[in-house]
Amino acid sequence: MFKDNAVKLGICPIGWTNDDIPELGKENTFEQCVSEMALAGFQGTEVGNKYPKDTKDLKKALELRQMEVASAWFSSFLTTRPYEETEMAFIDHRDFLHEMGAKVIVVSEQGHSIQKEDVPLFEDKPHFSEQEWDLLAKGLERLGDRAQDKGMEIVFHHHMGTGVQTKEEIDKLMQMTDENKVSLLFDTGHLYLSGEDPLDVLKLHLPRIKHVHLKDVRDPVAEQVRNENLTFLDGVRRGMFTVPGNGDIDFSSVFETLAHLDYRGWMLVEAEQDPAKANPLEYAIIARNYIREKAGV
Ligand SMILES: O=C1C[C@@H](O)[C@H](O)[C@@H](O)C1=O
Ligand SMILES: [Co+2]
Repeated sequence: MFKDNAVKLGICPIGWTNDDIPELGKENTFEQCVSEMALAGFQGTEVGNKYPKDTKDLKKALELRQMEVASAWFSSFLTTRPYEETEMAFIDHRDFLHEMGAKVIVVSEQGHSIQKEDVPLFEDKPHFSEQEWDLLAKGLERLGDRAQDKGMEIVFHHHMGTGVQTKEEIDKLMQMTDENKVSLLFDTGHLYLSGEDPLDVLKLHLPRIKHVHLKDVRDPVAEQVRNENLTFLDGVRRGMFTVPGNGDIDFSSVFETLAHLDYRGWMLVEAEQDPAKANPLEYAIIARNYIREKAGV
């Protein structure tokens, strides 16, 4: 399986408090969230809206729990807004993550995204024009340069309901961008939900994969979302996603392939669901035990 110290394990705050749907987990505090992450046996986290904005406060809270920041999400609008607007926001985000000791920056293109829109997820995903593909690829390379100014890298997050969702779209983006400037985030849940075999993406792009989100999918809920023309956020509320080992993805082959291809970096459990229905500590422990059993870490 994985070589010693090849991977670090983390968990994202989205199972405690959901930044896309703030009413999910509004009762859960930052301190509860990070304490339970540490208690369940995770050493890292991404950054949620309830986390302290001041890096000193955040460092102290995490150091007390022997945890660190792996990365944090950044929304780019390279296909719909002037590049400079995205870069300005990106620099602040990069500097915050750099100060926190993170090495990679998660970037998702939100131009034309329907991720938070009231439209059917499986019907209305956006498709970029050739001009938009060009804006995206060139803009990402420039953001990659800005990340490298601080010794960091960008990892692009393919995502349901965006212009980079399918394997074909990921392949195109990887072909259009310089491998030294734009790396890839591998999110099992988004690929599976889109109808892809996550292993196909893994095998083709592993050298560029520098960050991993472990998200499982409940097939029966995904079917409802498809058949009833529900939105992405409706799906989340109904429990479309869950922690690894609790849904329908075969993670054994994902872990085997990652280990076989010598993946190095973070693997973060990321399972947005209603914390009132899925107790976040309980599900964090389910995920931690499952990963220990299947991945040996
Ligand atoms: O990485 C992610 C961050 C969330 O905000 C997003 O909606 C989720 O699905 C995801 O994969
Ligand atoms: Co993700």
